[in-house]
Amino acid sequence: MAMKKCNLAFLPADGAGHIASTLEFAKRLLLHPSAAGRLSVTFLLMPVCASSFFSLNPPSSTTDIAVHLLPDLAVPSRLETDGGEDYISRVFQLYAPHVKSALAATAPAALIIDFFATTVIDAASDLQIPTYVFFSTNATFLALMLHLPALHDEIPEEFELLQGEIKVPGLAAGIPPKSMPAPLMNKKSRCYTWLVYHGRRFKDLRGIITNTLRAFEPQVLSALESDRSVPPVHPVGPVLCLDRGAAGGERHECLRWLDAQPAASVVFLCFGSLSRMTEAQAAETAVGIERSGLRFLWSLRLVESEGDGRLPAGFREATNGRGMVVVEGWVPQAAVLAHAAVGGFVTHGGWNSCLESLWFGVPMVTWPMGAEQHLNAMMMSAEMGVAAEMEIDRHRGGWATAKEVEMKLNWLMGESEDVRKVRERVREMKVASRAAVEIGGQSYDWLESLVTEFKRLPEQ
Ligand SMILES: O=c1ccn([C@@H]2O[C@H](COP(=O)(O)OP(=O)(O)O[C@H]3O[C@H](CO)[C@@H](O)[C@H](O)[C@H]3O)[C@@H](O)[C@H]2O)c(=O)[nH]1
Repeated sequence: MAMKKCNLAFLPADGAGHIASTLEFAKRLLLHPSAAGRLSVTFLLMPVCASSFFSLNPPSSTTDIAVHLLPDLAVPSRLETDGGEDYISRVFQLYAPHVKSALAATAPAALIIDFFATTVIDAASDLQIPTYVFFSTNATFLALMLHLPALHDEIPEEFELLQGEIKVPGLAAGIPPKSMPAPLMNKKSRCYTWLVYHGRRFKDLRGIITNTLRAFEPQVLSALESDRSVPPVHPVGPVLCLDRGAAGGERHECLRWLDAQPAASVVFLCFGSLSRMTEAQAAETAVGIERSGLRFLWSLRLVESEGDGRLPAGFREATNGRGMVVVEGWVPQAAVLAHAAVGGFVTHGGWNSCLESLWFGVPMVTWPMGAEQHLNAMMMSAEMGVAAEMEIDRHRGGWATAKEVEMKLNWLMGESEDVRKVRERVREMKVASRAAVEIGGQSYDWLESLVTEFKRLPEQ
C-alpha cells in the first residue's frame, strides 16, 4: 500500500519578488532526495496572485503541486492603502477566515506563509496546524523585524530624524537613518504599523525559512540561532528562479544584442518588478549614462501617468549602437546577468536581484527605491563588500544626479583598486552561493533537516 504523503500548504503573496522564490522553494522540498516522494504541496492561491503564479509555469505534470483557489474577494485598491506593505497585509487579513476554511478542507500537516501573512497564524493554530514563514529576503532584515516591537517602544521619534544609529541584536554595525527600510521611515504610516505587527507575530511561528546563506550573513544567523526567544531559523538560500520565462518562446532581443557586445563591457540597469522611475529621474539618469560613454542595457519602467515616457532629446542618437533601452518591458534578468557581455549591475537592491547578481558573479551599484532595499544596500557594500551605493537624496524620493550616475557607472566598469577588490569578493560569493546548495552544502543540509521535520509532523 502506498504510504500517505505529508501535505504542506503554502500561502504566497503576489509579486515576482515573493511568489517566484516561494514556488521554487516548494519544488526544492519535493525534489530533495530525502523527501523520497513523501511530501506534497498545495498552494492556497488568492485570485490576486493567480496570474503571477501561473506565469511561472508551475509543474502541471506532477500531482505533487496542487492549487486550491481561494474565493474572489473585493480587496482594497492599492491607491486606498498607505503602500505595498499595507496593501498586501490587509489582503491577507481579509482572507484569514477563508484560509481557515481551506485548511480545514485540505488538512495539511503544516502551513508555510509569506511574511506579510502573519494574521492567518491564529486560523492555523485553531486547527492545530503549525505555521512556518518563507522569508523571501535576508536575515539582516529578519533581525530588524524581530527587534521592531522593542524599538517601537524605545524610540519615540521618526527614524529619519535620528542622529545616531539603530542597534539591532546580531548586527555587527548599527543601522544609520540613511539605510533604514523605507516603510519604517514614517511611524504614522500603516506600512510601519504592519511591519511592527509582523515582527511581533514571528515569535508565534514554528520556524522561519530564510532565502539566505551562512556565507553571506554568518554573524546575524548565529545570533538568531542562539536567541531562544526566536523560532528556529532555516537558511536555505539562495533559492533562485533562474529559468523564468525560459520555457519555449523566442530568445529576448536584449540577449541577441548582448551577443554582439565584447565580454564584460555592458552595464545592466534594472530595478525589480515593482519600482518605477519618475520621468524627471529617468531623464537625469539618461544624461549620466550618456556621459559615462559606456555600453549599457537599461530596463526602464516609468511611474504611470507621468508624461509620455520620452527620454531626453538626442539620447538615443548619442548612444546609438552602444546601448539598448527596454521601455516598460520585462527583461529576462537572470539570463542577462549570466551573459558574458555583462560586467556590472545597477540594481534597486531587491533581495532576489542581489542573490542573482552574486550567483552569476556580477558586481553591483545599489540604488534602493523602497521596501527593505536601503538596508540591503548597506549590507551589500559595508558588510559584504560586493557593491557600492549610489549617493541618493532620500528627501527627494531617492534622487540621484546625472553626475553621480556617471561617476558610479564609471567606477563599476573601471579598474580602480577599490572595484578590483569588489570583483574579488563577488567571485568568492559566487563560489559560496553555489557551494551552499550543492549536495552536502550548508543550505542543502538545512533543506534536508526541514524535509525530515515535515515528514515527522503528525497527520491532520
Ligand atoms: O525586468 C525584470 C524585472 C525583474 N525580474 C526578476 O524579478 C525579480 C525581482 O525581485 P527582487 O529583485 O527581489 O525585487 P522586487 O520585485 O522589488 O521584490 C520585492 O520582494 C523582495 C523579496 O522579499 C524584496 O527584497 C524587495 O525589496 C521587494 O521590492 C528578480 O528575480 C528578477 O530577476 C526580471 O526577470 N525582469
